[in-house]
Amino acid sequence: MASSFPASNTSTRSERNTYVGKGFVHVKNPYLDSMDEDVLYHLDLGTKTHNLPEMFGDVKFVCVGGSPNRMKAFALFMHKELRLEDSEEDVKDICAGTDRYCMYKTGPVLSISHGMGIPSISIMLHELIKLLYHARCCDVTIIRIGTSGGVGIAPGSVVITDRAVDSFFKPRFEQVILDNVVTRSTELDKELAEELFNCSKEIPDFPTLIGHTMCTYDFYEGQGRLDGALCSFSREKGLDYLKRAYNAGIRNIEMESTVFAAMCRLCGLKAAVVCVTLLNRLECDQINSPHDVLVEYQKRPQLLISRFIKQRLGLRDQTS
Ligand SMILES: O=P(O)(O)O[C@H]1O[C@H](CO)[C@@H](O)[C@H]1O
Ligand SMILES: O=c1cc[nH]c(=O)[nH]1
Repeated sequence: MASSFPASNTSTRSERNTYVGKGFVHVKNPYLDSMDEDVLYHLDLGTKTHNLPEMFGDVKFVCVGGSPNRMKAFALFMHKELRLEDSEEDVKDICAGTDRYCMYKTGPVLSISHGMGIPSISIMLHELIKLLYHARCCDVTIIRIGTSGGVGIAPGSVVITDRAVDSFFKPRFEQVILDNVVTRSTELDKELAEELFNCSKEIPDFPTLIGHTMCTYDFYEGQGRLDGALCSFSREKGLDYLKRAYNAGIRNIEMESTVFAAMCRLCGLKAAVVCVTLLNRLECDQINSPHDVLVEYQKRPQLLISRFIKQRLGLRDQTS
């Protein structure tokens, strides 16, 4: 870890409790306040080694996505869009000491990668939420900008999730804790989803819709694909499942939204999920569009979120 700070940024129990319920990010762990030091191991940050309030106290928007390159590209894009005074070279990976995740800060915007799947994003979110808590951040909006498989919609469409559902089409996240299964709500912020949708209408030729997002534990069999190393069902069964998903209001499939929604909700973060679709799963399983097409698709959620952030910050748009 980097240089050492005195323990002055370790706030007292009573101080911390005043944050709850006032737009401050909160944690739900009675043990955390009694810890002398909190090492955010996978982020290579900690309460004794870093002055978290100074480094992150002004964060208002957190954007997360699976790929480190995408999240770096988003940070550089935001740097340009926010017309920040420091140079592009100053946009450095704050988590460079670990290769688990990457993190960039541009003004009030934090951009972080989370890898693929529920376990990976869950570890990142535990440490990110504690970071925001230790940094005494308030009124933070968090958005996952990802890719997904579309269900019955044209590739390249952007889906704003109104409800994150599991493989049984239920709006729940089942967390195994010790040897119990604890079911958590996956409700997302409705007003935020509407605000994002309204924002999308201002971007020309920008196909966007609000719909349910199914979150699975696997990319292949778990998403009804016939092209994995294993496939234990017929083409008809797979297609029937995807059609039933469509009829249940599901418009895209990805691998993190349920735990993302559940954890953010419990910790007082207003959260949204915005994913572009790379293919229509009612038509195919393989992602075989040309590279440049896929790169352009991946930029769509970034464009929408940059618009949204600038609108929230009262900045005029420069991109169209
Ligand atoms: O593009 P990202 O954000 O990684 O999201 C989607 O892409 C990955 C699978 O290719 C899964 O993580 C899925 O959720
Ligand atoms: O089909 C897809 C595409 C991207 N991500 C997924 O999880 N599924």
